[in-house]
Amino acid sequence: MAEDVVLLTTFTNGSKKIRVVFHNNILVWDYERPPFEQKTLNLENMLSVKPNYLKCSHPSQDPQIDPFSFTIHYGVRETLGKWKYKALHLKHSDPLQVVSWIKTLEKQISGLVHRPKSLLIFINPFGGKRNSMDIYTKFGKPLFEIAGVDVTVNVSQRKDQIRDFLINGSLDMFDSVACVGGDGTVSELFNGLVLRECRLKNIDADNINTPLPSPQIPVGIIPGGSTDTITYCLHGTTDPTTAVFHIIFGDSVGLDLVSVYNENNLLKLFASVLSYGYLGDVAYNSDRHRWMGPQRYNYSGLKKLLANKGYRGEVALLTNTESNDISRTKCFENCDTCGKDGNEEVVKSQWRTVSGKFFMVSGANISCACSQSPNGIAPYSHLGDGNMHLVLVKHGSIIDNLRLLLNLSNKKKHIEELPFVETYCVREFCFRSRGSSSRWNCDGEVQHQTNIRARVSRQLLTIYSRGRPKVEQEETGCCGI
Ligand SMILES: Nc1ncnc2c1ncn2[C@@H]1O[C@H](COP(=O)(O)OP(=O)(O)OP(=O)(O)O)[C@@H](O)[C@H]1O
Repeated sequence: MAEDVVLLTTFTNGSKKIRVVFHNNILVWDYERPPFEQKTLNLENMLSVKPNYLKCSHPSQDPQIDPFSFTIHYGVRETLGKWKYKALHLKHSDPLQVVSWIKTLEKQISGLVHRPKSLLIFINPFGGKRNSMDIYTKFGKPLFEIAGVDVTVNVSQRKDQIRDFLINGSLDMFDSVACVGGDGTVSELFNGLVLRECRLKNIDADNINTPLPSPQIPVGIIPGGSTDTITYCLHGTTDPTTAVFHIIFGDSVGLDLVSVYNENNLLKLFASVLSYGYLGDVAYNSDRHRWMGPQRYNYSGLKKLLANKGYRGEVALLTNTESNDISRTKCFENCDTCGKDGNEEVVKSQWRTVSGKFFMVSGANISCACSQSPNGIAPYSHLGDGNMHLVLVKHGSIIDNLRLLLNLSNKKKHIEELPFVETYCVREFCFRSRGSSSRWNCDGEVQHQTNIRARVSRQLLTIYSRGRPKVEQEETGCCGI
């Protein structure tokens, strides 16, 4: 914990005089001449404090520290919850003042012990627009350098390499891991970490009756995919700079994960959505058009929408309450629902069965909001409440399907309003196909087994994020999912 100190000095910034106070871990500065604007900065939003260097007159010269000036590097949260990098340059004629400020602020920042110091970042060069490496170089590297985070980069050479590395490789040198990629890359990271923990603790991951162990290492996510739903739900934006700030700040949230089994084995864990029918077909079809980039989802989405296939099935679901009503609270930063102690809840769980012909069956672990679907498929699903929302969309006409997609892309609408959609808050569900079969879309990846069982593990992972801020969301692009 950072200790309480007081500093008060008048510095110069260019030709302006600035009075700067640091007290109660808050930095306040105001200009002595117009504009008299006052600014405040919490210690928790500071990245670092560094001395400035004098300009070298010759390339062979070592850079010399300027004893009269220093810079405070920090982040500011702007509109739409995006974080932006800022720097405050301060100058003083007395070098002792400069040293005292640098030393004191450095000490206070180093007291923020939850911040990552040694980070292993996996980069998937294949996802999204194939620019994850550029995203890291442009948005990640400079900020990590400023914040003094020691980063080791591991570029994945093939599918599942990140997962395999995490299961068997050594993480002894790192206090945190992260990835740059889309939901499929994040899924590799999450699956690898949980399976690694099973290996270390000698736990049979395939046994559905054994609780999965929780990896202690915190995880960061920098978006570099096509949809980046998980990042959007965590931070409320897919802005990579914002994601980097969330990692550097070191605050975290607990994220539920859902494990999916067939009769004998654990197939996969997912963090966002497991979807059968329409979205399963879209995932299968779009994978074959990867060359189109993110547009492949719109293309396959439209094609499968017009095909309007329905799939018969039976869903057994384990709910916490007797009624179907789901709590209509959204998951934002400092969420009360996720903060509750799961063991305190009086749980009256009961199984029930729903069968019929479905256009889509989705188990949503989070809201699955993204820039194209601002509320997502399960607007009231929480990051860490130990439940998922099971969304059953009955098979109907193409018009119904269009209404579904328009509803999903409209920030003022929620999917539960549609008469052919039912949502249940569940801890577990089991699906059996009763006719021709589709596939499952598991965090954007195709799963070919049809009959599955899915179970939530509460807050299995610790993710670097301060949570999604309550702000107006961005305008929606189009109606693709
Ligand atoms: N080096 C690699 N070569 C090929 N595929 C890879 C490699 N590294 C990871 N993958 C796989 O690439 C797939 C796509 O990656 P990712 O999900 O990150 O991008 P995306 O599908 O464009 O984004 P999103 O899932 O957000 O829509 C994932 O299945 C991942 O396992």
